[in-house]
Amino acid sequence: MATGDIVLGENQYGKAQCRLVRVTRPSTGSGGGPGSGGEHWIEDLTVTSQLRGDFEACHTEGDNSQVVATDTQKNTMYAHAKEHGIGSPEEFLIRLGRHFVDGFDWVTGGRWEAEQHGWQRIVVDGQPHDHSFVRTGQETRTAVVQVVDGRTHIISGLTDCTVLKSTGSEFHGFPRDRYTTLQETDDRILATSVTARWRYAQLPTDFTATYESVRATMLSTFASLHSLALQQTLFAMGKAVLEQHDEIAEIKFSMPNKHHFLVDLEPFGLDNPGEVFFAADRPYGLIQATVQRDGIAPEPAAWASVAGFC
Ligand SMILES: O=c1[nH]c(=O)c2[nH]c(=O)[nH]c2[nH]1
Repeated sequence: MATGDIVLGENQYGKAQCRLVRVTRPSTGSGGGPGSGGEHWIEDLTVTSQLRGDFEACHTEGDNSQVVATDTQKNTMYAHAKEHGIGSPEEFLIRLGRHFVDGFDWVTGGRWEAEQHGWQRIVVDGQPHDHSFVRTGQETRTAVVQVVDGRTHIISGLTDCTVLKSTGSEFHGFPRDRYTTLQETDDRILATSVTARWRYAQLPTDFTATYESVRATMLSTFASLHSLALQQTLFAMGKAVLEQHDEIAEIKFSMPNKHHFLVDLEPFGLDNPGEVFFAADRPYGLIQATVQRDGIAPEPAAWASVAGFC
């Protein structure tokens, strides 16, 4: 039979995987704000904060008098991103650690972790765009070839091509009913992860060159179009592809609207003119559509085994 006291061993606690996006705008800090032009920079982190120290009474008695709430740890990250910027993830985490260890006597240490997500500027007409970016190192090129009843169907595409524009996107004019709470906006972050597949009507001369061209067209359209809805952006991307590629009959898109919510920093006495965002992963809007040449014959056999579109 087991004997002896039962005691608390090692422990740590905090908030995991806080999605934090900071937009730095040239005019922020000088009365500027969302919509201001010029070059924007984005920093995108997933941050976990955990505290170590004397938290025994909470575990054994439910005494929370020393528990710096995980919610407070999360708020601290967002407020620090506003007040001190991010810079390198290491420096950001060092500042966070110092804040907790110096600020609470019983916090003796902790663990802070960040993943930084890389973004590149989208290139439009040979020029890096001011406020439109594509996530690095995630996307996948796809291809499906089917031979059905002696006919060959070729569908090319890409998936997980994540793009973001930090201004140049509005959403308003939608119907309001008793369940509508969404505020109208004339400036928001627009971000999506593009999954697209296009069907060839004729063989292109070079599949890889066509892939690169379609990708570049989609990205530059995303960057250049001042968007009134993700649906409008989707259609414009498809239209531009079809206008430039006679050999493509139709293109299907599935585009999640990756919502970025401005963090309310007012309780901490901080303004937030479009700088610090919570990047939510779910739920997300899901926009799906086919953009096609008028009058094309439908090819259900080509799409029958290609899931994820309408
Ligand atoms: O671009 C958008 N399209 C929508 O249909 C929609 N719905 C919503 O809540 N936000 C947005 N944004």
